[in-house]
Amino acid sequence: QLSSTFYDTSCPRALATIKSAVNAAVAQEARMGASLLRLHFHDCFVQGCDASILLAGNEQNDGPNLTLRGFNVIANIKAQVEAVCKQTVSCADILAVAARDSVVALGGPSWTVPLGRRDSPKAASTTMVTQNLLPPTSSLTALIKGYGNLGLSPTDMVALSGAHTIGQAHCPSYQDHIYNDTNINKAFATSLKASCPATGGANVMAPLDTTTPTRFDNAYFSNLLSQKGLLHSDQELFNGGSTDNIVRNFASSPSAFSSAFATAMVNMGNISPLTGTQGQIRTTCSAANS
Ligand code: HEM
Ligand SMILES: [Ca+2]
Ligand SMILES: [Ca+2]
Repeated sequence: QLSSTFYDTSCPRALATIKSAVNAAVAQEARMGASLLRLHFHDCFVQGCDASILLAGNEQNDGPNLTLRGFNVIANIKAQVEAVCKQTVSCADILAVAARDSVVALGGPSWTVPLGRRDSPKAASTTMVTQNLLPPTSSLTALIKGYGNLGLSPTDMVALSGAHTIGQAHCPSYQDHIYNDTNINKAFATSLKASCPATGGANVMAPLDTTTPTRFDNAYFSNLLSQKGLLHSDQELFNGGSTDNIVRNFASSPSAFSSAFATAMVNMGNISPLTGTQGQIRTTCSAANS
């Protein structure tokens, strides 16, 4: 019911405006591409792709969302889009397009983004956030179930996890994995322990993809084959379970990963959108219209 031509007559400059702003932000800081991609994920998994994550306070203060960044970039894009078409393009659609443009800017695949999502006037509860955004300590079973609850297949789950080919994680997110798990490359664990202590380390960061942290490629999957996943939940995808063969396939075939990732991003972007007369088109992404 979403349509890739949704703004073709109502705001023909929308997509080009978003793309140039994303390109500028990523040129200034490559990691911003990762941060924008993660924003769309954290939006869609909680109450659907409705820009609920952008409402100031609310979901932003819940545990899994505390390290989100890029809100200022989205606000800037929205201001530019409002300047060309007043109250026409939703914040939820801006997130979906900015995620795609970020992946492309870092060398990843492109895809056509279905559009026409509208913005929620309300954020989700803390309970909803913690139920839908699983922690990095999650097991493969929990990951498959969590994605399945949102209509995403195990293949979608593994492909989407490939987003961890870019960006950074804080030490508390991978501490347990490097100190307590045994399914980790020993030299890799040792080198991470040099900066991430066994407790604390709140300000320490490491790249999710130790090989090419600012390149959207399939190196994440090759890393898993050599037990160099940074998060426990990453290494769960290749740990003798049902998704091992999907990881092997994505590690050996960049094109298999690219097409599965594009498909999975469209599937994720289709989670419970508001359409038609539901919701609203916010004028400012951080606040519901009064
Ligand atoms: C349920 C599976 C997932 C778990 C458990 C998970 C967990 C995490 C954690 C713990 C971090 C680091 C947070 C921090 O320490 O600051 C992170 C970062 C990131 N995640 Fe995920 N994630 C998952 C799925 C996804 C998906 C589906 C995407 C996108 C499609 C994604 C994209 C990212 C990106 C790009 C970053 C880096 C952000 C930055 O550098 O600003 N993740 N994830
Ligand atoms: Ca949402
Ligand atoms: Ca990479």
